[in-house]
Order: sequence, then C-alpha cells, then structure tokens
Amino acid sequence: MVFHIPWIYTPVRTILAIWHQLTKTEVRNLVPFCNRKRSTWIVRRWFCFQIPELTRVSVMMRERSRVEDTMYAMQKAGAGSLQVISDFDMTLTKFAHKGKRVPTTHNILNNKLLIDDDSTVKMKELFNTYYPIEIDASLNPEEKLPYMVEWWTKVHDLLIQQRIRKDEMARAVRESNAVLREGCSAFFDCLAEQRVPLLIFSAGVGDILEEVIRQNHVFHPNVHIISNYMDFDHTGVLQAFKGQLIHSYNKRAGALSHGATLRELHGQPNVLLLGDSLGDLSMADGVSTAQNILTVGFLNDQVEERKESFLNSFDIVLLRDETMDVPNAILRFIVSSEISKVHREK
Ligand SMILES: Nc1ccn([C@@H]2O[C@H](COP(=O)(O)O)[C@@H](O)[C@H]2O)c(=O)n1
Ligand SMILES: [Mg+2]
Repeated sequence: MVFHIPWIYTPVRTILAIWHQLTKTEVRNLVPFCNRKRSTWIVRRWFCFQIPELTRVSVMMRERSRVEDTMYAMQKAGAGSLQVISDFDMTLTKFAHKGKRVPTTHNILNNKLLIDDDSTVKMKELFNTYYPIEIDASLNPEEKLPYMVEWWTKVHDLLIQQRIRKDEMARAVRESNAVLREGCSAFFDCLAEQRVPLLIFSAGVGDILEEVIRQNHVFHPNVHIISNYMDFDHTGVLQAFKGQLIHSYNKRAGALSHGATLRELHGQPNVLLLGDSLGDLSMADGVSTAQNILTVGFLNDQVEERKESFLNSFDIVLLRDETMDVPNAILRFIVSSEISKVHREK
C-alpha cells in the first residue's frame, strides 16, 4: 500500500536500485571515503543515482567512464553550451507501435490519396529491396552507398511522376500511423524552454517531417531542419526535390554543405547526437567548434547482428527502446541547475 504513494515510492525505489548495485566491499568502504579511488566510486554511484535510466538492461555502453566524463563536462557548461542534433525517422519517431511498423516520412507519402495503386505497390517493393541493404551488418557504408542513391532516386522520381499535391499532404500525415517516441514531446518542450537548439537532420522528406512535428505541437522556434525538401510548381504540384539528395549514408556531405544553418549553432560547442543508423554519426561533422559530443544510438532492428558495430560507434546504445526516457534523463542531467550546483560544490 505504502508503495502507491508517489513521494515515498520514488526515493525508496531509487535507494533500492543503488543498494542492489553495491557489493559488500563497497559498502565497507563507504564509511571512511577519503582517498581518490573511493571518491571516484562515490561519484560513479552518485551518477547512477542521478540517472537510473542508464542502469536499465536495454542500455549498453562500451566505455561507461567516457559517458560519465562527457556528461559531467556538458553539465558544467550548462544548457547555454548545448545543442541537440537528431535524426528523425526511427529516432524521434517510433520503430513500431502496437505491433506494426511506424511509417517513415517517405512511407507516409505511400497513401492512396497521393499516389495510384501501382505506385503504392512499387514503393513497397522498393522498400523491401533496399531497406535490408541499408541495415545489413555485413556491408560497410561505402558498399551500401550506391544502393541508397538508387533507392532514393527511384522513389523521388516515382513521387514526381505522381504529381503529388502540396495541399493533400497534411491530410496524409493525419491519416498515417506516424507516431513520435514516448516522451518525445517532453524532450522537444524541454529543449525549447531551455533555449537549446535542436537540429533535425533527416534523409526523409522535410515537408512531411515538418507536418508531423506541427501536428504534434512541437515545432518550436528552436527547431532547425536539414532534409530533402519538395519543390512545388505554382499550382502546388510536386515537380522536383530541392538541393543535393540526402540519404542515410551521405549525411557528412549534407552537414558540410549546410554550413549556414550549422554556423548559427556555433555558440553551442556541446552536442547530444541521436540516431538509429551508423550513417547518423556524421551529422555533427559540420560543427567545427564541437568540444564534447555524446552519441546515443537507437538499435531498433537486426539487434543481435548490429550490436557490436553500434557499441563500437555510439557512446550509448539503446536496445529496442521505443521511448525517449534516456535522452530525457540525459537532458535533465545537463540542464538541471540544482545538479549543476552540487557539481560545482564538489
Ligand atoms: N524511399 C525511402 C527512403 C528511405 N526510407 C527510410 O527513411 C529513413 C531516412 O530518414 P532519417 O530521418 O532516418 O534520416 C531511412 O532510414 C530509410 O529506412 C524510406 O522509408 N523510404
Ligand atoms: Mg533514422
């Protein structure tokens, strides 16, 4: 009964969580904690206490101490030095919801309202052909690259042929099963409140992406987007895609070619990067002034096959986690002034 009272439940649960991690020797050492080794240990436990989300079984880290050091450095610098660079599809949106795959921004366009039946089938066939290549753990990014260009080019050509109408897109998004990760709205809101810039860097379709976040009421002024944008003629019919094509494995080139957008973010040298593909790791390559970069990878699909490469590449790997709990906890830790105070006093 007592565990149903929230103000008792949270501290009790936290104390139990910490207690579970203590070995007998550690408990014995707890009393005279004066030497460096012991104080390091106390700091580590304090970290677990602050961010219990990082102790979950779905969270993996190759080098825990690097994560801790980077987060303390980011916390010390505070919200004013932070920017977030995030992928969109399957990173800010869920991978699956209620047992079904969540559509990507491209797949939201695969709607009878916008394209004919033949094209619907073709788009599905293209997805079934190229998506397995995109996530194939046995191929390196250079080997995947030509296939990605082929996939994006074929689909964009098909969409142009279908003469998609700008004024039907909001309805297509509304009718789709697009869904942001649990806790994603809180993440957007906290960033806006703290005036932390959020750069969404997506190889999806920018116009659809904007509509998804608008319909979720999180398109705040701190949000910047780099993506593939549609070019409509004067009657509102799709005639081309603007600029250089962005696909999953050329985000580095995309980052470097959007220098102007990234220059606006130069005052924020600490980067929290979120992605679901190894290609997303290059999204911060345009931030020449970066001091600390913490990378979080959502490993949604082919988990066992890709675990090793994700662990070798991202600082934190989240296994089949459909929530934003970990990014939210990291953000809280960095921006919380109370915690900053504790850190300064240490
Ligand atoms: N025709 C396509 C092309 C790509 N995709 C998926 O979209 C993802 C790209 O968007 P990000 O926000 O994640 O950069 C990519 O991972 C592809 O799987 C698609 O569904 N259809
Ligand atoms: Mg993605």
